[in-house]
Amino acid sequence: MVTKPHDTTGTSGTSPAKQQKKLGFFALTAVVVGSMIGGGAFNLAADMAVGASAGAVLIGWVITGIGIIALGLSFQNLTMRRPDLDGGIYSYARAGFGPFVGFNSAWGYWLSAWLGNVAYATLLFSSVGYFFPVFEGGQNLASILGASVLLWLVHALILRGVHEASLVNIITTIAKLVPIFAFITLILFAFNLDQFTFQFFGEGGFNFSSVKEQVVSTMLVTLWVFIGVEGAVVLSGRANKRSDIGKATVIGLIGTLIIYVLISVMSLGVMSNADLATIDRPAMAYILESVVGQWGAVLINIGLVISVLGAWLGWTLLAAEIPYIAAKDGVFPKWFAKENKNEAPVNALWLTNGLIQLFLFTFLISDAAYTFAFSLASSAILIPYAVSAFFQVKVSRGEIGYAPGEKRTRDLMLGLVASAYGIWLIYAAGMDYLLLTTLLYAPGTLLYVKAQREAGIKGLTKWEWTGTAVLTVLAFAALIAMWNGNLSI
Ligand SMILES: NC(=[NH2+])NCCC[C@H](N)C(=O)O
Repeated sequence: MVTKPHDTTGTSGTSPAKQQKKLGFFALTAVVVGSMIGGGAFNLAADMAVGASAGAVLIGWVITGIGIIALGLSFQNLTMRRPDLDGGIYSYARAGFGPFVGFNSAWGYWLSAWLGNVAYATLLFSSVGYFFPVFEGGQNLASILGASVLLWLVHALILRGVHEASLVNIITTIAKLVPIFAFITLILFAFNLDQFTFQFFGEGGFNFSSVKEQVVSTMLVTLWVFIGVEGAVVLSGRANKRSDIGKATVIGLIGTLIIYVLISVMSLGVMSNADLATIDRPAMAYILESVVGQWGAVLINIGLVISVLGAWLGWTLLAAEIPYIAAKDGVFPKWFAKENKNEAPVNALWLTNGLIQLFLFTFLISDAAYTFAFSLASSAILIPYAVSAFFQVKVSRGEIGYAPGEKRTRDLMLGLVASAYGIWLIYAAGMDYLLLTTLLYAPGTLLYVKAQREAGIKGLTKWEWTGTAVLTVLAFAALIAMWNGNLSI
């Protein structure tokens, strides 16, 4: 995960001294891959096996592959066609669909960023628990304490002005890729085709509705491991040759996809679906341990710890950055734009980390804290992703960014495929997670009203009222469902 240092002028990286080092093709591809792989890869095999057989896992990857590549290329196209919109993902939403959608896009992206760190916390401590058994499982009281200490350490670091993670990024990219490649290579030798094809479409053989359900169950998982794709694309702008930008993005995306497919598919060739679904976390460590012995688990767990620490720092920087930049743009209330003397976005950071702290306590009441937190992070990002895809469609049909007569078919297709993927994901996320996320989206509207007031705009438009009303009703429905025990975490 890599972030660009925030800049107080609101324009991005203008002075040459501030410009980051230009990268060659290989380094660029590594950066693209590295910014998507964080922690999800390490438990991917188990998370997919919980609800899906080998055949469904493969179908899930085909859908995800097509969707994510279309989305990634859409982001890339938008960066190139609309360099004027440099506030990141929410500025697309705002330019395309107005301030309310823009606000919710920023809000959802921010929600996802910090919810993802809640997932990281439990994943991290399940690995630490391999070495120090007090943390075993990663979601007991000791893990909450450990994660809290880490949380506020990172907080202090950022308040003191740490905002560049480039050295950290190089170290963590190596630390995560080495064990992952080792894993893939080593289990290749243990791969058993009969094991893999056994009950390929589940117990009852092929049955459309069961396979569809299985595929649906993998969608929040495969989305989770690809979160970061928007940042990866931005980074490919650091290419020293222009022609490398597109190439590195495509190769980076396909490379990441192949890595993920191999992790999940190969695992199903060394262990039964049922065993994988119930294996301890992080699955990759225990799968490798079953193949090569204890050192396998040691290697993977060390890799995970380094990788997740780096990703945690990167995503904390980003999570605080989003409301900060949005506030500078007048989309969030001004409160979020406050900086301390080290130019750290102090208010945004306190709120973000405060919420993470609060959510760490869900470890105690949820029996699948990791699944819960990453599914919520995936659901929360659906709005910003889907809206960006819609914007790609809009841009490819509009005036700005294209020379007269320039062909747009490719861009339009990308936008349509990415939009279809976005809509499919909203369906696949399922009612439970969508209701839970409205619970988090609804309070945001109060901040929207405040930001509008500060900008001198009183009252909401008809559409804004409708949006607010829908969110509020759904949030209440979620509360009632929780109260009745129909919705649990
Ligand atoms: N803290 C976050 N919001 N992380 C989101 C990124 C998840 C990343 N794709 C991973 O697999 O780990």
